[in-house]
Amino acid sequence: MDSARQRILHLREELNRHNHNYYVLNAPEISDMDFDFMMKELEELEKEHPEFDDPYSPTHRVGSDINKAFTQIAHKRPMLSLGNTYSIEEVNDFVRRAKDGLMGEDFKIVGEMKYDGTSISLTYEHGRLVRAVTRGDGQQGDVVTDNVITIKSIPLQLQGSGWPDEFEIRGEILLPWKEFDRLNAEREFNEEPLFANPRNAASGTLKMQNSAEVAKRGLDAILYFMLGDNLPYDNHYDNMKAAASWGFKVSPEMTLLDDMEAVDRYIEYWDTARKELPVATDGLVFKINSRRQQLNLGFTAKSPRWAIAYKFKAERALTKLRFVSFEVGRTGVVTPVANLEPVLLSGTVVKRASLHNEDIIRTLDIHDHDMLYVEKGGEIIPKITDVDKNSRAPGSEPVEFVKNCPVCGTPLIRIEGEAAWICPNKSGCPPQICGRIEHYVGRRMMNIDGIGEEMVVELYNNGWVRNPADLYTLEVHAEAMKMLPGIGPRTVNRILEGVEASKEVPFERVLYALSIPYVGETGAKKLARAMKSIDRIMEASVDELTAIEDIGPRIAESIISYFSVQENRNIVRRLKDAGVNMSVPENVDADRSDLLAGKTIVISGTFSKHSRDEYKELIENNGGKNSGSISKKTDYVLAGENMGPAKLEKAKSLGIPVIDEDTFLIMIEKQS
Ligand SMILES: NC(=O)c1ccc[n+]([C@@H]2O[C@H](COP(=O)([O-])OP(=O)(O)OC[C@H]3O[C@@H](n4cnc5c(N)ncnc54)[C@H](O)[C@@H]3O)[C@@H](O)[C@H]2O)c1
Ligand SMILES: [Zn+2]
Repeated sequence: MDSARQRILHLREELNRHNHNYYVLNAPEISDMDFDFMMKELEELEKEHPEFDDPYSPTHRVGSDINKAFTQIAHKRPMLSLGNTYSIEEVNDFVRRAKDGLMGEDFKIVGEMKYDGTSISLTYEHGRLVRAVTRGDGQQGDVVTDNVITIKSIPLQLQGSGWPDEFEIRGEILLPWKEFDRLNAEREFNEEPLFANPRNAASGTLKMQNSAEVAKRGLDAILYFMLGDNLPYDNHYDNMKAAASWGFKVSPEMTLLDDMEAVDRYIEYWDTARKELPVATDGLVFKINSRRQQLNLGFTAKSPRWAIAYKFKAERALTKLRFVSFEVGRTGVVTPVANLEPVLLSGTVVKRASLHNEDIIRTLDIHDHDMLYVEKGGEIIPKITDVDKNSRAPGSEPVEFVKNCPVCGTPLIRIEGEAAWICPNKSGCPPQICGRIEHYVGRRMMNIDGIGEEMVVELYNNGWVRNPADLYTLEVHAEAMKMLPGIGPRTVNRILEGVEASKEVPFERVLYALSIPYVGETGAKKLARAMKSIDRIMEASVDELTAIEDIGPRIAESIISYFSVQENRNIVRRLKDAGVNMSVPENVDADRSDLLAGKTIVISGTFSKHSRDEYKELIENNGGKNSGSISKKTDYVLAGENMGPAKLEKAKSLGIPVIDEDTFLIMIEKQS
């Protein structure tokens, strides 16, 4: 009994975390199918144990994408999710249930694509777009009108005739494959993290603060549902056709289906045909056509009873394992990677797939040269899911995990309770050293431009940089660096300038940049704010460290063990001598004020004195509120260069003062 409760609590916690990763961070960790199966398990458990039910359970709520940087507005009618299934049999059950629910009345079903983007609600008044709102938590969403206006396929003014004076139309904002590939190629070049799939890219883009940037991304929109009191027709299909005649893009694959057989044929056809579509789809949606019948069937807390999504299973391919390579990361963890005979999967050639750790090799029971199943769901990262044991060569040996570091030869160790094997040679193992330098210079850490993976190896091989502190004496090698093939004086100057500028990076990011095992971005922030300086952290005891929010014994011990190494203490001392921030400025609390209390400020454009994130922090530290879009509630627009003309126009029309960064900085200056 108790274990059921524990399982329920565990599933809720996990599902909430994955919802946040998916909707807010746009960076899912698990496949949609794994997520959906966890959700199903929770639903079943809650059904079996009604005593543990909770209205806040993720089974009763739509995953929320609300972002505090935007203004929220309540939906006139809630925006729900769709019930989903991976089985044709369950789609047939849905048809049967609808028949029962409608007391045997005749009905038609509309089949359409389930586009894999992010949902949007558009409100039109007198033929003009007045508002675009995301699904949010289903009850209220983020107002993203300024960004949506940049999407060319969304009509700002309707054509034709017959539109109601006021109505809402809902649809999916998408990033077509072509634009997605272009965007990711660009991000790869800039060493920015890649988007996992077009859905994450589309929702990330829709939530950007700069509409001019949004305009460049090439978003598209396909509309799939109309709501309002005076719609032209009493059925969904004809309403969508009418919407098309007013200038909306509606699903060209939308089809009226008469019976279960027609539904099955539709599924069978689109299961393969969808791969030719220019946009990502993750399934099909079936809706009861008549609006009156839709009303009769009604809703659950989370989804309509008159519609169902049939989701496609991840694509799978069978290919031969050539060999397993072992790669050493920054923290010394050795990751096995399956090197495969190239195979085509969801439009890309797959040659490698991570096997993550030894346990996975054991569980799947992979032998040398086995035939492996590779899968790609909504993610671009391929995954090995199974072995075809029938085609295994007789006498083939199980894949052996290496015993020694494949690079430096040190015997590997396995930390108790963890799946990973680690090379303990922290200070002498080249990929670990290079990995730490790469991490140190990264965008979210010290943000030193011009040093990518290859440059780090170059600097290491030449003996110029062996740890982060060496970066601050790189100047003496400037002339030699300029002689390196393919590196010009401009790159060298850019690197040196980046190193200099990194001395301004706040302490919490420096702490994260040091690569202390288990100290991530958030941990570093909490540590920095609580302890204020590296000196205090270096001398702190386990008790002092674990007293800090979010710092558990594992992190605390890792910190202590890191600073027990003399070499690490030396690096810290040299960084400090070079002028890198090793403490929080004394006056940090003095930076807080109520000067902007009650004020809502919209930031737009690019700035020269601080980054956008810093301005956001300044606003919050002074008691103000950030918002993403301009409305009557906005008090000021903090405008940098390249502010979008649409925003400027809007601010003017509402009479909201537009201030530049100098004025803003004066506003938050304290009278002494
Ligand atoms: N991998 C993860 O970590 C993770 C986390 C959270 C959610 N998810 C995935 O997201 C799903 C839940 O997301 P959801 O609530 O948006 O549900 P959903 O994506 O399964 O279905 C509802 C959505 O489908 C979209 N849609 C596309 N075409 C449509 C059409 N023709 N008609 C109607 N709607 C259409 C709409 O945006 C609607 O909001 C889960 O089932 C899961 O697969 C994954
Ligand atoms: Zn090693």
